[in-house]
Amino acid sequence: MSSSTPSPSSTQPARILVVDDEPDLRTLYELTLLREGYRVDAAGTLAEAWEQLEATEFDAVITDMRLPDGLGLSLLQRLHKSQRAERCVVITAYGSAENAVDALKAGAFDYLAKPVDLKQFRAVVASAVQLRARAPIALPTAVAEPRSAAPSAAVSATAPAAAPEDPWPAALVRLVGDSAPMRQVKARIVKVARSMAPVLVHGESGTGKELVARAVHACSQRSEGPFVAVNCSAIPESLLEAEFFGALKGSYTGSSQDRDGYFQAARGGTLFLDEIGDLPLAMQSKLLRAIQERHVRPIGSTQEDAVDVRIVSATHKDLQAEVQAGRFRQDLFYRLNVIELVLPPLRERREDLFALCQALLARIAQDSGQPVPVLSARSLQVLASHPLHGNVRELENLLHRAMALSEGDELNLDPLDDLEPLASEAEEAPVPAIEWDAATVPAPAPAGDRTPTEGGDAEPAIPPDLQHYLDQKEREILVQTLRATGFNRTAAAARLGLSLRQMRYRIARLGIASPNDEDG
Ligand SMILES: Nc1ncnc2c1ncn2[C@@H]1O[C@H](COP(=O)(O)OP(=O)(O)OP(=O)(O)O)[C@@H](O)[C@H]1O
Repeated sequence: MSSSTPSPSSTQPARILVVDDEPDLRTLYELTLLREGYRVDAAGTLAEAWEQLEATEFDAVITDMRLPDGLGLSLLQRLHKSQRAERCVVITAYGSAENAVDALKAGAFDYLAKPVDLKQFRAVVASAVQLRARAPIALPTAVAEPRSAAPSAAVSATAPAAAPEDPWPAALVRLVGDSAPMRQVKARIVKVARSMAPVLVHGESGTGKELVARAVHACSQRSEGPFVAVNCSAIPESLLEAEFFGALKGSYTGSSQDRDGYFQAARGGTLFLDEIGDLPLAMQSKLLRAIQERHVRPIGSTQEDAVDVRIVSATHKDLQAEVQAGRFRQDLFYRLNVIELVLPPLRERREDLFALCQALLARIAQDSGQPVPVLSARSLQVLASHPLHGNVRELENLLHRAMALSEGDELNLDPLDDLEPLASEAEEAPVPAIEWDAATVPAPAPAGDRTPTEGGDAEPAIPPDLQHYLDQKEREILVQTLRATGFNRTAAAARLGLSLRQMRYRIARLGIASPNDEDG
């Protein structure tokens, strides 16, 4: 496969520099690559390697970590500093997690642990070279990732409308939002998509973590491979191993045929592990082993399958605190969190609200075959002053329901029925007012128009709108149960005879946000 991979600069085969001080290993790598049809050069020290790099542009550099005159890492740093385009693969000592993670953090495309599996070696080199051969995704010049992590000044809601042509690569267009925090997120996605380093997406529920993971995949050279999304919290513990690693026929009760696991299904692509913080400890150890050894063994099999996946995981939990509390393995956290991508809650990027409403309404209208409604200025103001603890998902649910209930072309959100936040939440998280362009959005309804929903009138014997009435009732019961269980969704689901998945679905559908958002 790689023999036909041309160098980016010519139609000749790709050119690779191998750096290793052990002559036997160097020869083994050289022969393996020559057999694949690459042009290969070799060096035994950092100094020799640099001399060759100064004279020639390579497609990839494969370097041992320990060299007589320094660490492979310093070669990587030097390449990076000189803005060289070579992809670098680092070979680390057996079991040296620190080296592997350090190399990925320093910008290595990938790493290989000793003893090097030649099949894996060929696959990693092929993908480094392929990536080099593809035109890199360019960032719009105005949105290069800032160097410091300091929060940028908020963009006013009255800022000029987005440019007519979307400056972002197509893979990022679905991620709506042009606020400063979202631009940083997008720039980071483009950057991290270039390597194989594991990414951990952190953000509150409903902020769009899965969309971000999909964008990382779509911007990467694995975009033509599968994207396999797994919700770790939705799989019963007894099935986790079979689901992740596969199982042979008859290896457990009810397994009537061989089946692939997620790792096999995601081969050549990206494995997205959502709610990684909910993975039980026993499974965390097995996942760590799979990542470290890059092999998985299906249940009932004596053979191991090579793992060729990029792992992107996501959590709304503070995994560092989970580690401290002994609920998450430190070593797994270290492995998954090589690159962290933080997705800010919607309340920190309220200037995206209007664009989000437009995109979500267009999507809902398309799905339901309805014309796209116009969101009234008052409704927008109502949304802007709502906490939206459930983030974009809550916004989506609110718009969904408003569309189902609305008549005519204009969509009106009623602050009393649709948007009254839970009293406790409102107290805990007062919402800063957002400044909307007075020309676009009229003033909100006077406060006197609002009346509390609680302690109110007797319910009508026959509700005028059954769905609305049932939603309200369901919401009340869920909130009551959640409060009774300290907002522990697992316990609340059990009290109501629901699975955790059903509970999550209902919470999301009804836009209920909990103050601590923990599963206990
Ligand atoms: N920036 C965005 N642009 C457009 N749609 C978005 C955006 N962010 C989120 N959404 C939409 O909001 C919904 C929730 O997003 P997603 O499932 O990615 O969130 P999440 O953070 O993974 O949630 P959870 O933590 O509950 O798994 C989806 O329908 C998604 O398409």
